[in-house]
Amino acid sequence: MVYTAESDPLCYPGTTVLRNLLDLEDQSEIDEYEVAMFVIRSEEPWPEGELDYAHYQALHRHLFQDVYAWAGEARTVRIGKGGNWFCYPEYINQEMVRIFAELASQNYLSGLALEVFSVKAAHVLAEINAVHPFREGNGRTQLSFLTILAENSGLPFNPDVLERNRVISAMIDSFSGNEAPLAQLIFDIVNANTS
Ligand SMILES: Nc1ncnc2c1ncn2[C@@H]1O[C@H](COP(=O)(O)OP(=O)(O)OP(=O)(O)O)[C@@H](O)[C@H]1O
Repeated sequence: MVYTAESDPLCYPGTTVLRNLLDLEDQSEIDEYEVAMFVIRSEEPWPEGELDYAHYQALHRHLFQDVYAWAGEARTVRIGKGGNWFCYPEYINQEMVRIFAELASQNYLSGLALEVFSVKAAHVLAEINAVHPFREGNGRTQLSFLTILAENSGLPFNPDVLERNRVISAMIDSFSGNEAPLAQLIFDIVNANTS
């Protein structure tokens, strides 16, 4: 997605195209390559981890290792989307450590009723989205991590529910403090009866 970034050293000069390992300077070419590699890496086994920030970074690194030299590393520039500005880079590490400590203190949301899991997982995703630790690839890492959380809790994951506009709209609502649509979305994903 195109970001409203202030002068960004990660882009080719005079463009909003992120520097990439193939040196593709055409946005549509890099988009195509990024999607293709994401699909391939998604289908491979993912890095093992402790469901902590290091694990989350390893997941991003795995998914985007072919595209960006900084895959898995937190961004150093301020970014936003649609007028919503995400966490200042200097606070990313402490915020992510805090979010994952909270997750650990809740036993990674395992053993909960579906409704409760959905509400709590929505809060985790909303917080991670508000931090937006990476320069690109946050949405896909969030949803990948949600599959890990669901699997860890022994819940099914129905990807057919992931309709793009619904996901974005729920994330935007969550940014403004309304996490109910995101909780409903997650409930529909993990509820095996949802077709
Ligand atoms: N205006 C907004 N305010 C808050 N969050 C937003 C806004 N617009 C989009 N988002 C969320 O930002 C995330 C996308 O971030 P990013 O572009 O870094 O990830 P991506 O994986 O490259 O893209 P995408 O998820 O769009 O495929 C998604 O979770 C999306 O719902």
